[in-house]
Amino acid sequence: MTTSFQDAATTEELDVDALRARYAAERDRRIRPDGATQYRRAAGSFGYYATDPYTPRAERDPLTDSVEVLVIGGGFGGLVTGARLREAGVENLRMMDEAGDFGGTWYWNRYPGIHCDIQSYVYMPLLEEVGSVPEWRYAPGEEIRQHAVAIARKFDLYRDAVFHTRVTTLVWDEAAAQWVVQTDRGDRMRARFVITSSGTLTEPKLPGIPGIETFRGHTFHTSRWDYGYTEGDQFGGLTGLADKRVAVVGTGATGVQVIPFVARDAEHLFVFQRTPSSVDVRDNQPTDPAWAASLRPGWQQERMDNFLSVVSGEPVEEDLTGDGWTSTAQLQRKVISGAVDLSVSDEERERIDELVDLAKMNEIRARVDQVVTDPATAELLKPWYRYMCKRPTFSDVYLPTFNRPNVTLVDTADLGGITRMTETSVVVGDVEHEVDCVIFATGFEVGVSGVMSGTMPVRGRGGRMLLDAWSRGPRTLHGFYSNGFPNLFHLGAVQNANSVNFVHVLQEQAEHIAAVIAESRAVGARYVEPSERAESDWARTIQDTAHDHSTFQAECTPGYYNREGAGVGGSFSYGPGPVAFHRLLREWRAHELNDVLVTAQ
Ligand SMILES: NC(=O)C1=CN([C@@H]2O[C@H](COP(=O)(O)OP(=O)(O)OC[C@H]3O[C@@H](n4cnc5c(N)ncnc54)[C@H](OP(=O)(O)O)[C@@H]3O)[C@@H](O)[C@H]2O)C=CC1
Repeated sequence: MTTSFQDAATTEELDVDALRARYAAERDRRIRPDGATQYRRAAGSFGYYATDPYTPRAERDPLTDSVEVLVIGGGFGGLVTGARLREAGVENLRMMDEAGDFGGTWYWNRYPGIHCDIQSYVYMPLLEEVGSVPEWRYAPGEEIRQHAVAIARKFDLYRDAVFHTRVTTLVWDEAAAQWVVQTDRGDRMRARFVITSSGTLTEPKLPGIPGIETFRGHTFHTSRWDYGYTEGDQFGGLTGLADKRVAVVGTGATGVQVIPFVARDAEHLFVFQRTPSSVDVRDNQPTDPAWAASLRPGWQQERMDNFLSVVSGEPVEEDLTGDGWTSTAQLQRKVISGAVDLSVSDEERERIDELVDLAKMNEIRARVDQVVTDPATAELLKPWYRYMCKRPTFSDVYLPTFNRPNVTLVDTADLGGITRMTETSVVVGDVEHEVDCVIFATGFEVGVSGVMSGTMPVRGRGGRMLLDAWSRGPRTLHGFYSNGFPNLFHLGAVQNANSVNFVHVLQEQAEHIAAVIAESRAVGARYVEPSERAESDWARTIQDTAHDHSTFQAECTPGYYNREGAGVGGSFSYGPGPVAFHRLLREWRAHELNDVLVTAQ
């Protein structure tokens, strides 16, 4: 059987049936009857896991003023929106976030080893505007967080910003044509335009392990790293762990980054794994100063567009990124346009995709054997599912960590995870592992902004609740705004087109929203609001074009991508993909923008 990625898609040597059977068996043994309800929120008596360890909460008086624009969310989506609004001349602008500063996910996630997994030249937005080139091909988290701060400074977004503040309700005041905004700090302020960019993976999630509350050692979640306990920083030096037996629970994209750093400094590390990640080559490199000096204006947009095109399967002359993300996508495209006629049926295309996928995963599994010396441990570290069932990971230090004498891999797959916790230990089956510290790398509550989850109730025209209006699914134009909810804009992944480089998608959304608001101000419109007809037409477009991923997802091992094995409902994405979606938005701005501007009552 071949393990070569390059020739696998045209070979007959892959044992497809055996691999399919193995994937199904690995999925089945991980399905839990309690599905997504197996987790518990970091709230109530577990609220400690969500507390901000980085910035003290400053007291302030409640706000009762009015602003022209309120941006909820200080991550990259909110920051780029703020930047573009400033460029459009908006002065009376307030940024608001639950965190203690700008940065969004990069504010919260500061664990040792944190890096972006998309090349920083295409991931970090507004590099040319801020005048910087990242120091590394895959930037460390602190550099990215500092870049967020630099964007805020450059565009004067700290002016009037409020942090550690969560919006509790948004109510439309028709007479004043304003939103009344209430928060958990007692604010009752007003805003003409409200833009929500509050993220989809922010609230830490804990496994509902029996006895978790009885553990008396130290414990925290990776997104609230306790450097007071571990010492050191994102680059290591965790001297506080030198005499500690540490448990890390979870081996997803976070676990893969953090585990090598804990292993380096802990007396002993137990890694509790339920499903292994796919771990491909990282090959991180410092940025070549000669290359950086050679960059010409427009270089970042060109690279971002190129990356997005490659990973979306659009034709390009050259792959400017050339990493794990683009090579996989490139191979699929090359195979389709080279070995097989472009007009292949969907069925044939799926067959080719599967062969490429099986070969890629063979390569990933072969890498485990090449690196990990103990054969039993290597076997446990091999992922048996299709490449995009879980977020692919990239690391050159993760797999060698399991060759260290102070690291023990504890497999929990057949037991559905950790069995229980006691005052002093983590128990798997009958085996008790005594530990001083448990670090949860167990991810986040998924996929919902406060608007969608109802934690930020929105009451529009006539007192109508947004979630009532959306009771049979979201109703928007292009994912941004809804009839009956004037001057309210959403950034995110609903009814538009997504990509692995989500920040690029957010940037396009931010630019679109800023352009619409700028035009609304220019013509003196009273509202921005799509018609019901426009909403229905867009819903139909989504329905007609969306790809159905439900079979693919149903065959995946459980995880948050497939709601822990329950599969996914209908896709909410624009089928032709992000490149086509962004083109559509540009054309709409050129010809139809006026349709959402309401000038008279
Ligand atoms: N840009 C970047 O570089 C990074 C991006 N991210 C983003 O954040 C997302 C979330 O990643 P991450 O924080 O790793 O969270 P995930 O949800 O991907 O992973 C959670 C981990 O915890 C494990 N787990 C959950 N419950 C138990 C239990 N009871 N016993 C044992 N193990 C358990 C899961 O196992 P199982 O798989 O079996 O459920 C999984 O390995 C990623 O998908 C990615 O989008 C994260 C890190 C870096």
